[in-house]
Amino acid sequence: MKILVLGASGQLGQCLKKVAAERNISNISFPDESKANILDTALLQTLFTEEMPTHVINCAAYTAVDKAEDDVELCRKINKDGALNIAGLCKENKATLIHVSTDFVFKGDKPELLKEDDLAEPINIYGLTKLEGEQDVINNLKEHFILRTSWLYSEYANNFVKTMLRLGADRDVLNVIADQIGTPTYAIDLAGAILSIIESGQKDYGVYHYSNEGVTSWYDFAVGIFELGGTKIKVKPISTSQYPTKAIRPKFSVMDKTKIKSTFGLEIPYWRDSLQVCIARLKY
Ligand SMILES: NC(=O)C1=CN([C@@H]2O[C@H](COP(=O)(O)OP(=O)(O)OC[C@H]3O[C@@H](n4cnc5c(N)ncnc54)[C@H](OP(=O)(O)O)[C@@H]3O)[C@@H](O)[C@H]2O)C=CC1
Ligand SMILES: Cc1cn([C@H]2C[C@H](O)[C@@H](COP(=O)(O)OP(=O)(O)O[C@H]3O[C@@H](C)C(=O)[C@@H](O)[C@H]3O)O2)c(=O)[nH]c1=O
Repeated sequence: MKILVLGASGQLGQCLKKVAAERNISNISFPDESKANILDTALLQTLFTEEMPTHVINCAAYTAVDKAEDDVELCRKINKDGALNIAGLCKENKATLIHVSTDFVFKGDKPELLKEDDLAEPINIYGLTKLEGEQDVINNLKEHFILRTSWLYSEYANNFVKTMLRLGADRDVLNVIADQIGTPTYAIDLAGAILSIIESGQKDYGVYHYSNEGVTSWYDFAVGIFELGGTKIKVKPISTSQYPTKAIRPKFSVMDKTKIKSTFGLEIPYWRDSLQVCIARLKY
């Protein structure tokens, strides 16, 4: 087994590096973008020839949700064309692809748990291009695991937890949207699940949902961040209409994780327990 991680410098890439080291997994490589630009197929082919991966984890993506609305071409290149390039190379080189996607492929207009086969109807450019990338992977490579996740955070890169702690440090009051419901995911937990899926050797290819357990709003998530972080601040619950953004976001995007748990025997931590772990690591 040889694992190649693409998008290694991003949040999930860095979490994979940490978890792989903790588990003593050494047959894994983390090339930076200069050696692994997913838009450069010649460069990627050289990398595949050098590394001869049996498994490729694609963490590379365009993730700036609001910016994507004005930057459609680049966002689509990275999230769709990049995924297609990787799927093609995996096919040629007989590698299995673990491709990471998002709850934002869903419209999220119903308060119902989202299953893998539910209709995906994205309501923003980021979600649309991620769905296009999923479809290109499915149509071009049988040996794929597509893992949709939501609200990723960790001690690495930019994310909601770090933004809240930064803003909370010099404000008395913070307004946070309370009518968008979902589930946060500690990217360290997701990295562990990805490596467990690879190590399981299971070949039940397809789409899977993975987030932490439980349900919350961005408001309650923020309150939890400040409680666990020991920050004294007033968090005010506001509605989506009181916080205008370029991109529309789903109102309800809680995913059903029955399939991934039963297929791979995974135990998934509750979101607040994982948040506590992350905040403790951020402090020390
Ligand atoms: N963050 C979140 O809340 C969520 C993320 N996801 C998905 O999870 C995955 C991982 O996300 P996350 O780690 O948080 O995202 P990050 O934005 O932290 O990481 C993405 C990485 O991809 C890199 N990248 C961009 N373009 C290319 C390219 N052409 N070639 C190689 N690398 C490139 C970025 O580099 P640079 O920074 O230099 O542009 C960045 O390092 C993505 O597929 C994302 O869609 C799903 C749900 C929630
Ligand atoms: C900073 C801030 C955000 N918000 C709201 C805006 C938004 O609805 C929500 C989260 O904002 P962010 O911009 O941090 O997160 P956002 O970019 O919407 O997060 C999404 O990223 C992509 C990549 C995904 O795939 C999704 O699963 C999801 O994690 O919080 C507030 O209400 N108050 C604030 O002070």
